[in-house]
Amino acid sequence: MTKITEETALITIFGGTGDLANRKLYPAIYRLYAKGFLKENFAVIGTARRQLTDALFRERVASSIASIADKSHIQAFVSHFYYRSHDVTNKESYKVLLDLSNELDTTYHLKGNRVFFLAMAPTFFNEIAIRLKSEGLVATKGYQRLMIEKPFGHDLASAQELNDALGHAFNENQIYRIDHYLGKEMVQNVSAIRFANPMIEALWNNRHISNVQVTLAEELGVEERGGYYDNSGALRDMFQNHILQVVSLLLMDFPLTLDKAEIRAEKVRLLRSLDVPELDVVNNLFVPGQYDANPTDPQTFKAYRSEENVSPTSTTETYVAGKLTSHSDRWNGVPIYIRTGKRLSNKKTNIVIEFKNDRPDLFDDSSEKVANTLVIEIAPNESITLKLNVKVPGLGLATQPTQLQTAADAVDQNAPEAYEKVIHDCLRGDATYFSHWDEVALSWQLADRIYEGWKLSPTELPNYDSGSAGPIAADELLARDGHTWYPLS
Ligand SMILES: NC(=O)C1=CN([C@@H]2O[C@H](COP(=O)(O)OP(=O)(O)OC[C@H]3O[C@@H](n4cnc5c(N)ncnc54)[C@H](OP(=O)(O)O)[C@@H]3O)[C@@H](O)[C@H]2O)C=CC1
Ligand SMILES: O=C1O[C@H](COP(=O)(O)O)[C@@H](O)[C@H](O)[C@H]1O
Repeated sequence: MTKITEETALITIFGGTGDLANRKLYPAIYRLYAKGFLKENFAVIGTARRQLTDALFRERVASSIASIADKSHIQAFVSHFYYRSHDVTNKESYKVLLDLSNELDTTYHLKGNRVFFLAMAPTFFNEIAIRLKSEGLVATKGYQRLMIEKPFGHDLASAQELNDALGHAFNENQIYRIDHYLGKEMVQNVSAIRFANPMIEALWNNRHISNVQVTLAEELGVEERGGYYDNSGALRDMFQNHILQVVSLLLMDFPLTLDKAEIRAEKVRLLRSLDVPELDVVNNLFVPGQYDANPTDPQTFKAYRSEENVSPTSTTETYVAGKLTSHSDRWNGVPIYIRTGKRLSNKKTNIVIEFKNDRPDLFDDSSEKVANTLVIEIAPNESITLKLNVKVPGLGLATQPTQLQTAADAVDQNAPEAYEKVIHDCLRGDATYFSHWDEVALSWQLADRIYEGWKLSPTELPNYDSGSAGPIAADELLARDGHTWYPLS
């Protein structure tokens, strides 16, 4: 059980009228309030360009939490919310925010603790950070922390530029780069599965593991985000951040403690150990894909190039599969396969660890055997499965596969739990489950190299049908090593 400690802070949300704020942030703040992590000593300022009074803003917040809130708490909760119309590109309006922040600091006894949440398009991040400093919003006696959404840059150069701009106002310890995968229950469970189970940790190396697979498959297409996605693609949208974060947590060395500095150091060491491929082998190791219309239902499942706000000649990848390798002592020789894509046959987010079998087979010829496999399912269900072989009951010495599985709890895709966790962690100053700059930079270095390699010899797209398991080339990638993907369904 988490000990309930009351947090004291002013939370300023830039983009306070936007989709993220309404769907995720206000419900997450409400849950922290309902659980007692926020009580009297907190206030929230929402800010965006449109004109709203405090009263109207409070009504919007109340409606965003209506389905989860205890009705008798709503008015008391929303009374902590304030709104100021503010164009982030206008220097003058930061003065209005400064005055209100100082006033609320006194009214609610906030000790000068400030969290700034940038829930806006990334093009504004640099300017906001610079103005927060120049207009005095970060000059308080308490703590000042910045929560920032993805994408963190478009490539290494733009990420570096953004990081430098943020550095004008915040040091690395004050920047909380959100990767919502790190807030997922089963991703956080990876550390417990490994480090609380010596039996598993003893096998966690190239002597015993044959291959590792990380799958972030989506059934959905780009929905109404075609404009953003067509400038991004699967490598930037999912690989550079979520996949590499999961891989680094999964394969890092045993940390001295679970302290954020130790975990970060081990994650960075793991990312550094990943081989950055030579340009001429990128295409052998990383497969781009783009979905085409589903041949049996092309109206419902149209081609990516026919999606709204997507160029009809787009070469943006909606899928990527790849083989990562590490030159660390622990992982040298173990292929780490990753894949992510949109419009695949079904939603499946999992980690699969297949163990080696180099022992002679002592059992009857009629035996059926399965490779010992550990499957950590993150979505659509949360579960852990271990595949084993056991004796067929009765006479003879034949084996058959079986599995040990924890209860498979369905994940509520709309639950704001991940944001509740990340906001709570930020309020208590725990940056363990956020991305550190060194991790971001190393991840971009790898992603940039893959793009460069793809550009040199482009793959013909589209190359998989909407609703399928992805491009054939992704299956061939594993077949060359004598492996197969763990089934998506
Ligand atoms: N929505 C989601 O589920 C997720 C979003 N994200 C990220 O979160 C961020 C926000 O996304 P989302 O909420 O969907 O975006 P929206 O477009 O819904 O919201 C953008 C917000 O920014 C405000 N805004 C725009 N221009 C200005 C300006 N010049 N000055 C002040 N305010 C401005 C808008 O209000 P107004 O028009 O009134 O100014 C609005 O409140 C993005 O970085 C996105 O990538 C990440 C993961 C999930
Ligand atoms: O960050 C993103 O993640 C979602 C998938 O997240 P999940 O929690 O539903 O697995 C993806 O759809 C989106 O394109 C990407 O920006």
